[in-house]
Amino acid sequence: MALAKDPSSFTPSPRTILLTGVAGFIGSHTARALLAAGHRVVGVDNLNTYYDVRLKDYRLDLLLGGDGSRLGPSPTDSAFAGIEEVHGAFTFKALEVEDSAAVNRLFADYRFDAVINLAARAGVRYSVEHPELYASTNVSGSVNLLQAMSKSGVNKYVLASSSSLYAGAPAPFVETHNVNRPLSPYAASKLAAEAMAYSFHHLHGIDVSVLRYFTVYGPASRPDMSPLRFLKWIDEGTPLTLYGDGSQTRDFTHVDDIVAGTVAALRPLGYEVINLGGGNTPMSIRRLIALFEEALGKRAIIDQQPFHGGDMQDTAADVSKAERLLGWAPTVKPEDGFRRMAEWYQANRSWLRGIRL
Ligand SMILES: Nc1nc2c(ncn2[C@@H]2O[C@H](COP(=O)(O)OP(=O)(O)O[C@H]3O[C@H](CO)[C@@H](O)[C@H](O)[C@@H]3O)[C@@H](O)[C@H]2O)c(=O)[nH]1
Repeated sequence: MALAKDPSSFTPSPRTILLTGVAGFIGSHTARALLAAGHRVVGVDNLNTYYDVRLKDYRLDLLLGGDGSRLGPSPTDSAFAGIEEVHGAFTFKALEVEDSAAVNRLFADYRFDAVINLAARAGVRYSVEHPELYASTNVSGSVNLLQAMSKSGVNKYVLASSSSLYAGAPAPFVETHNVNRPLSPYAASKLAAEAMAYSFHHLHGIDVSVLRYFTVYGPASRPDMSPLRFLKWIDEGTPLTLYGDGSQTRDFTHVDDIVAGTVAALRPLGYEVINLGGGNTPMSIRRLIALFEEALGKRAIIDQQPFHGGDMQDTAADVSKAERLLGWAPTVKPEDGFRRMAEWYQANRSWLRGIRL
């Protein structure tokens, strides 16, 4: 296995990187960091409507040099699949990773040095009702990318996976835990994507970094996750739906830390699965609500609902492997990160009012 000698000193030389899911929460932040580091980024997204597309438009517009207010192309437009927009070293292309012909054309048009695959159907609960969507995007989409990579000799693949694979295992979660019995179609689809990547590594020598992200938060995060929902509900005086008593904990990880780990994972590793998480510093949901109440100067109206059977009580990441292989450790304390997120929310409050949760 070819490892960088000093994990903390790895800086990838400027390259052309294919980043899928670029209008997504983590993808947009990752694109910004790659561009700032001097890389050329070709970002693709299908701008699907799983959650309010206005957030994807905002993130994309910032990457294209705007102020976040311009609305992006609509996936329902007949011309959507041909759309391409360029700003400096950033190119956006409207593209479905499930469409193998479109993926192959993309690889014929560009010479990529690495692929970061962040295009995915996310969300555990939605996956219970729509498992077929998770199989097609998260599994077939990944396979399309891996096949195009092996055909065109692109050797580095970074795959976003998830702490959801550990549901049912005892915390703290270590990469060596047995995750062969995923409790949701979402987790099953990510496990399948990991396994497919392994087989392409074994058969075609593709160098793979699988990253299991733990509850990522930060500016312009997903509206189906608790932090942005809580901010909106507290701010707008809407009852805040709380499943259980709020004692459940999450090893929240700031998106800046996730981005740093994702960029660090571009180094050659062979095939490795690596946790990127807060590092065993979980915060309870109650504490998160209290932090936001303080930041916004408002009290939450709590609507307590029974604990959801599919939810995990606690998550906690063992991140020693990330430290060893990537020289990575989380740097943003949840208290600071959530305060910064509340500041972003307040600065963007007017258009966020219209966001559908
Ligand atoms: N090109 C393309 N993009 C897609 C497709 N399906 C979904 N996407 C895009 O992929 C992006 C995923 O981003 P988000 O939904 O905002 O999720 P995230 O928080 O960035 O999720 C990432 O992290 C999760 C773990 O925390 C990961 O599980 C997941 O892989 C995802 O990469 C979205 O913008 C969505 O439109 C597709 O078939 N093709």
